[in-house]
Amino acid sequence: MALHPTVAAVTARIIEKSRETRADYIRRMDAARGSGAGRAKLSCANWAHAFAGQTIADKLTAMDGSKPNLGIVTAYNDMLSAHQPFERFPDVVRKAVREVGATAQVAGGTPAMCDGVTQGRPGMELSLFSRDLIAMSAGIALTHDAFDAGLMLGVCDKIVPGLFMGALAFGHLPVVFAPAGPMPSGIPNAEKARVRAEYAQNKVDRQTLLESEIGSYHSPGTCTFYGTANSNQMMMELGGLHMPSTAFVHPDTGLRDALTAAAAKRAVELARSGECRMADVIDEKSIVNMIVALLATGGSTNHAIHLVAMARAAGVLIDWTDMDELSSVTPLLARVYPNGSADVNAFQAAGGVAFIARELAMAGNIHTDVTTIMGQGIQAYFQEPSMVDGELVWRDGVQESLDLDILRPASNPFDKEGGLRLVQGDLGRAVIKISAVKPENRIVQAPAAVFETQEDALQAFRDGKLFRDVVVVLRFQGPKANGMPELHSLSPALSVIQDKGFKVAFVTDGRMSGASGKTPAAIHVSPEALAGGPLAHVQDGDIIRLDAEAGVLTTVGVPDLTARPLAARSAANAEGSSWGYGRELFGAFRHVVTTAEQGATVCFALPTGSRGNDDTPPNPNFVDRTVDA
Ligand SMILES: O=C(O)[C@H](O)[C@@H](O)[C@H](O)[C@H](O)COP(=O)(O)O
Ligand code: SF4
Repeated sequence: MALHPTVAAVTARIIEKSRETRADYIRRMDAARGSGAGRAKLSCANWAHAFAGQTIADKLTAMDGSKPNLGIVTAYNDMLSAHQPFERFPDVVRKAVREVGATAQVAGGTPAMCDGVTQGRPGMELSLFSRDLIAMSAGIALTHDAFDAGLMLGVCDKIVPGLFMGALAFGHLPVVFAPAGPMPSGIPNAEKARVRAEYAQNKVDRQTLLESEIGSYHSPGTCTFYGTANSNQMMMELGGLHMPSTAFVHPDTGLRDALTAAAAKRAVELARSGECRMADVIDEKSIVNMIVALLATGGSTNHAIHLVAMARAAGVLIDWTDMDELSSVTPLLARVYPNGSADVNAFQAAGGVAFIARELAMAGNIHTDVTTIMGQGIQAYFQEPSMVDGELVWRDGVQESLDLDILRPASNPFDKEGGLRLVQGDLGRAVIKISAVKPENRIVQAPAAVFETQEDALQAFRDGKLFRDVVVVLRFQGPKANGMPELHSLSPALSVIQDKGFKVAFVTDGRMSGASGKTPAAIHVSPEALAGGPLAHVQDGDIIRLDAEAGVLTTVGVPDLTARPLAARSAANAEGSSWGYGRELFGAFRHVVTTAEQGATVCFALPTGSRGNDDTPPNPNFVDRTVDA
């Protein structure tokens, strides 16, 4: 099937607007590769330090100088169920590469925040910034420059985007991503959400809620809803950085270990052959394929931010208009919670990644002429792994969905359009995920109830003040204000208001979780309120219209919104967002960070090569006490 003309046109536009930044990136990667293998540049002292901690056998292998050394960057910790399995991955990798005459070292570790642990807590204000810190940490690991390839161990929300960004700074190397896989299914996600909604109305006690939560999140592996973590997996697959269909294989299984070993050996093969670098795998076409994979599966809204920063790391410039136009022609092929009732285990059983890859390729929705770690073309990702007599074997994935309630062919999608939309108007530009919102709930026009904190909004809910048609506006939640936290703790309250039959929508310059769902939410509103964005002019009672079908986010009957004075953030909120829970460590991030639509990043906040004399005047409304302290 020929490539869809809109996919071709959007790709061409991205190539054109990225021409300078992409050429600059490739020039730098060519220079890095041209300067020779990292280890060849190490002095004897550097080299001795690099390998002093290795076994004698590995030291002897490494001394040969021609045998590849694999740098593992790991985001292991015990806080994320999804990352706990990584504790033992380095041993699996070392054993695998020794079998092919190579060596592997843990080049370094990165932070990893579990958004489920910090959801609704002050620590969530460090979550988005942790992505760039992870990128920097991956850079610190790989800058030891003793490696011929990279192997990145990460799964969750900001971690894969950060590892992706950090690895691209070493895009002259081959890089492979290796996931840990989802935990086995627990109680249905819809049951979890039901108990939460009942708890929000004081209908069940805390013990009941706790038992429900533990029934949902119960063992090592990624949470099984289709949130940001599992959206990451889908994108690493169709971005060509995974072994095919490795994303949703459970941890602690023979197949998982075999795939981890295969990923490590593939990285060594690529180091030996010079067949492709990460800079060759990640280009405009693969970024478009990642966007389409996200849209076709109802993936996380967080990637409307992360993908911009991830693409920028490869010199590729994208924005929400590109995503919106791709969404308008991307068929919705999967219904996985919060976009349906199934979880990722059921998704994979119904045909999973290989089915999605094949359907999108055959329908012309993705580029097939791409470079992946498996070679030229996307067809390798139509295959699935299995173990036969203890050996890893590959076979074609299913050609028909095994459950049409979960997975559909492109010829009969759940929706002719993808899950994400751009909405805009006099309130700015924002993103909304409609795949989890019933059509009858996608247009809301109602009076605004304006808040600065989740706590104030939840208190108004508990006081019964929101049981009416209402647009809940939560502002001063943008990246410069407080790090742009996820505000998913409001989801149960919003769903209760909707379930009572009221028209309800949520509008914020903050974020929601990839697991957020059924109430319409226009999020990431740019420019943010603290930067003087329109949300700072909104007053209680203003009529706001959110029309996800028409792509509209606007006030109604407010003659000149910006003529009003800018509402200032309360001193308590400003103070609270600057100190405590480590927030005082991130004042510079809040000061420099770009807008949500620019990827909310500090990594590319200044022009490449600038001398750091950022001449962008600080925001007149922005008073960060940590900077002055
Ligand atoms: O973007 C995401 O996917 C979320 O950040 C997710 O990683 C987070 O942990 C959710 O908050 C978990 O969902 P619950 O909070 O509903 O358990
Ligand atoms: S999916 Fe979210 S809650 Fe689950 S382990 Fe990852 S970050 Fe934590």
